[in-house]
Amino acid sequence: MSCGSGRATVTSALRFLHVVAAIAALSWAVPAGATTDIALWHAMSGELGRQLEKLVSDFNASQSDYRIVPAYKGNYTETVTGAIFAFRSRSQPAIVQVNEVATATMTAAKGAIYPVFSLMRDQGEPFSLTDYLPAVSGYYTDAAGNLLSFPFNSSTPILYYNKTMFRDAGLDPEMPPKTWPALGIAAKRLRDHGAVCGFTTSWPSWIHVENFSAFHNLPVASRANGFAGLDAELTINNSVLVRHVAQLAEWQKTKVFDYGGRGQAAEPSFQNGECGIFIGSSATRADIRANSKFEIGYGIMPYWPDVKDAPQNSIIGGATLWVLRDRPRAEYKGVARFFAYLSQPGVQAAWHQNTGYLPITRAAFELTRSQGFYERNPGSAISFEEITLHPPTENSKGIRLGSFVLIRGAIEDELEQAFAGHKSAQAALDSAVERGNKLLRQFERASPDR
Ligand SMILES: O=P(O)(O)OC[C@H](O)CO
Repeated sequence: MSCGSGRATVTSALRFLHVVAAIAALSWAVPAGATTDIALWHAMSGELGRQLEKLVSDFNASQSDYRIVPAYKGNYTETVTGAIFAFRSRSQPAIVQVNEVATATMTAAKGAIYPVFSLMRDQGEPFSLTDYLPAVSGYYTDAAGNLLSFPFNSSTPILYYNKTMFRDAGLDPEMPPKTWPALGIAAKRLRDHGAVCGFTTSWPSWIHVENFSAFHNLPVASRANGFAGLDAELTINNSVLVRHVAQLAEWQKTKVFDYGGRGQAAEPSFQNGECGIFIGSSATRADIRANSKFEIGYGIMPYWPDVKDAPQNSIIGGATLWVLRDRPRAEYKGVARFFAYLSQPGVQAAWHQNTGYLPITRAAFELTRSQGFYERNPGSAISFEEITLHPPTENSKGIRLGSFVLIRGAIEDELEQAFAGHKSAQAALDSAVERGNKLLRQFERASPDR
């Protein structure tokens, strides 16, 4: 699945939020004893979609006042774009799942969003931000430390490998490559033994630029990756990243690395045994386990060992649940109840275990450990270990850049130019910086808070 389509519409569509949200909220009357339906628009397909349906149906069965009605609306970009345009016809859902990359843009749409900290307070539902892992909650709080969206599904990239292909190529199936040089050697060996490709990855910018930078303690942008101000500028044309992209482009020539497209498009080539190594979201675990017919190995994201501070810590991805305004008042109580339900350690732990998304509360991690899940499922704690590897620095806390959906698109355009051999890595990243900075300045000029 590619997140390319609809990207260009996100920013213009968000302008409608400011306008439409100014219209006063309606408060439809709900007959006593009736069940209130609450729409949840999401982007979870495949095994993740099935797990989400189960979670929702468990909540619906746990009480009779509210019924969450999930609807799959396409990939992340299509889902948020659809919700924004639904404002035009006043048919927006109460809850929409938005991936991490659109956080700054959603945050800027102030009148259209109902911040989670206000919702939980207004509705009198229990909620404690300190229960959540700082690496998760820190990504979604405002400058005052208030939580804006509910951190439903947080992931981080990990390495997967095909133990059967490793054995066949004479590689140790219990030794995942830990560094980029080691991964290059293993992937070449796989190719020499007949693999269609050595390794591939999903989410090109998230993995090779955003997480790569955090893991090497390098900034993606000035101003603390954008957290400290809207005047941030991209810094991704540094020598470490240029060398990395140049190496990927070199490996691409012999399919030691094989570029597999944007979003999750590359996943099938690992699941069907074409590529022996895959770097992708920890939440790909559910689909890989469901669809692969080989023994799966897991490892941490590779790093360049000559870079000081590497490995630092990875950053989260995935998505959060945003609450949209102008729905009937009765729905918001149900949304708050649903979020309180999702925060329960048992519910959190089951979601983490069934999907590969991170245990977003300390209690869910401890419960999962005490249940022996990590011992029974080797590799399942890697995502947690990566994001907590070291205390986050300014470079590894996360990214808060306006129009980042579009910026990520520009970065991926340029990576594709480099992988196709049309541009040098330096020229591609210089161009990504130039294009990204233009988008940042446009966002800064359009922001009411600047
Ligand atoms: O596939 P997910 O849900 O882990 O998301 C990965 C990226 O963070 C999306 O921006």
